[in-house]
Amino acid sequence: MVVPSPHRGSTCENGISTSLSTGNGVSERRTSRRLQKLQSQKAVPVCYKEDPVDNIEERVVRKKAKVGKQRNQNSTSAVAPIVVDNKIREDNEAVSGPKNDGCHVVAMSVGLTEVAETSAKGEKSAYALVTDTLRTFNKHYLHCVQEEERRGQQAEANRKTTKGSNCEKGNAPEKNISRRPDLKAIKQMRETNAILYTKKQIGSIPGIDIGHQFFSRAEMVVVGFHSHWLNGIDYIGETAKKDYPHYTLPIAIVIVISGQYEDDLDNCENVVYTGQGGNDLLGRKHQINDQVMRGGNLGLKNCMKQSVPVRVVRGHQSKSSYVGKVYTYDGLYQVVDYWAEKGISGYTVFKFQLKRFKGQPLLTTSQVQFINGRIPNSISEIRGLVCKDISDGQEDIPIPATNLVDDPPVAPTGKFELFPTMWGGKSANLPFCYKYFTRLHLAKGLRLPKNLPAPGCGCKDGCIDPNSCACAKLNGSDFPYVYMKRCGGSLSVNLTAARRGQEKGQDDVFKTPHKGWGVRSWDPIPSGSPVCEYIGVLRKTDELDSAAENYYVFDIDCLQTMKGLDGRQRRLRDVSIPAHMDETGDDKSESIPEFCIDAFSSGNVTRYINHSCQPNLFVQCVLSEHHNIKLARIVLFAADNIPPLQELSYDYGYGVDSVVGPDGKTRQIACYCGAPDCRKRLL
Ligand SMILES: C[S@@+](CC[C@H](N)C(=O)[O-])C[C@H]1O[C@@H](n2cnc3c(N)ncnc32)[C@H](O)[C@@H]1O
Repeated sequence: MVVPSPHRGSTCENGISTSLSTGNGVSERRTSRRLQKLQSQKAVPVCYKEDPVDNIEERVVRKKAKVGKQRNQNSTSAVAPIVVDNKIREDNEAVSGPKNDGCHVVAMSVGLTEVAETSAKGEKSAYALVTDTLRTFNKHYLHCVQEEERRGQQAEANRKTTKGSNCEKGNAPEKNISRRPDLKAIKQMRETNAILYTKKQIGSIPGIDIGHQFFSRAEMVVVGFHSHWLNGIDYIGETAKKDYPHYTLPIAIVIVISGQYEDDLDNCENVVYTGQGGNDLLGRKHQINDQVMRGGNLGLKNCMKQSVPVRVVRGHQSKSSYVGKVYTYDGLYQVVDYWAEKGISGYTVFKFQLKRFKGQPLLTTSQVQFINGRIPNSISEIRGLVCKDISDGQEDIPIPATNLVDDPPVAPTGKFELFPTMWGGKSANLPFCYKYFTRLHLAKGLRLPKNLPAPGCGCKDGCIDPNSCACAKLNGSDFPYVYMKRCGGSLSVNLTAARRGQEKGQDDVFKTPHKGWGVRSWDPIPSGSPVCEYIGVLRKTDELDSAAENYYVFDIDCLQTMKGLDGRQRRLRDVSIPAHMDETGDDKSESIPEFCIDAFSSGNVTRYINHSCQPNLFVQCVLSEHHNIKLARIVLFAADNIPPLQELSYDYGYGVDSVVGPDGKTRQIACYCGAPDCRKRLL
């Protein structure tokens, strides 16, 4: 079983080891610890024997461009409790199914770090604040879920021991196990003053656009969008008169339409909403009492009288039962009428007719209609299909490619189609052979250091207790992202299983207007799920092709990312990196990534994932079977609950003007991520 878990770490500056101050208060992003080191060591004879450039500084600069990094520095590079089958293949070796040597996970400490999406002025946008809040909530939620799991196990153990014996008073098995970790998490958010908007707001809420999807009622509560986890109507009560002197209170501010009332009628733009109260609340949707004109009902009536807009949220069952109900904000409505009538069950109910205000973005709620388009039922139904499966049968679930941008539409070739200039204008003539790999391959001739085997954990019946699980202990006695039935098995298998649960998962690669190809999922992805591993050819970073500009290289740089996070630094004081994880004995703060994963000419779907300044994925290094952090694997995890068809993205973490091409010129690429806090430049 896998539990959706919180985003721990942050994106952006948080994950970069250091932010260089530009002197104007704006922190500058780094390209890489390694490059920084190279720059600061101009006198050091870095060995580029085959490089005709004499000047070491120029070499360094050129090298920067050669290694167009997709740094993992801005990510939460925790080593998550996931098992890696690390049988890395020789380049071109036939790809075979995953192997499991039965080794276990090594998890390494990470801290809990909040998100830090900052605008150029250093202020967080409302969107980033919402994201922060939801990630913090999910962090609490995960811990509460884990606590419940443990309590459940304990209760089960108690039940077994007391079975058959006289159940004396005081020895009775634990009853009333709470199944509401969400409510516990809300409580913790309240106790830590982490609720975003504590004052109830009339009308729209900053950072929540129409179409925003909440993945639970609790998420709405912690943002301050709807302050009650159960009631349909949230209203400002009479006690708040001081804060709302111009209104007759109560006034309703938001309603949730979730099909809980048998009398509701929902025609999307026009809604007949049944007032609150008198419902049996047991999910049978029956009225068992008369409703009374007070509280939320009176609030809606007062909205009508005072023309106060009401936010409307619709709850609908997600296509994925793994995610459950999803709540979509559908915009502002006005209450245009109300009346009392005898409902279907014979009790008095109040009816409120609401009409959607004109001029708002189109409604997005429907069982199959989502923000960015319609989810197809099958591959053959996809609009703009240009390739049925870019993996050519290698992935269990085909990955189609769609192109609604080009005319005529073309399929992805794997060739870098976006920037012919980087090939001196010769991109069209380049012979290109892109191979889809599902597993890491070794570059030809690459000698790997001898890896020490990882003992793994000895948990039986699942890794439940982070205080006893050896993997969790290495992670600061915490399961950072997902709970696995057991920290064993193959990484690739587990990633798929973890993400997709019982569901059939589906991704596609799609052509974007300005970023080349991108990736999205047709299924909702719960926060904290592993999404995909960065696959390509494992190389030595200093053996990358110096003539090519390669934007598909990922440095394996666990330490850098770990060091860069506040929370992680905090945590590292408690849980230092075990000495056996790095047999080099290097000073870790100064160590530079020795290996990288190059997905330029071969890789999996992850190579198509674009950058965003406000991403929904983050990067973690994962260790398994061995404890050598230089050879950790790179896995992208969901930072948020990701709705279907939302483009997947992570923060590449390039510093502006940090990449120089082989021609010595600074590379500039505008960022088209579209995030409210976009930094405008990818490079
Ligand atoms: C690893 S590739 C990502 C896949 C790429 N879109 C493709 O079609 O192969 C990285 C390159 O994609 C483009 N890209 C990624 N994110 C972008 C963004 N937010 N804005 C503009 N270009 C982006 C840049 O050219 C970048 O160098």
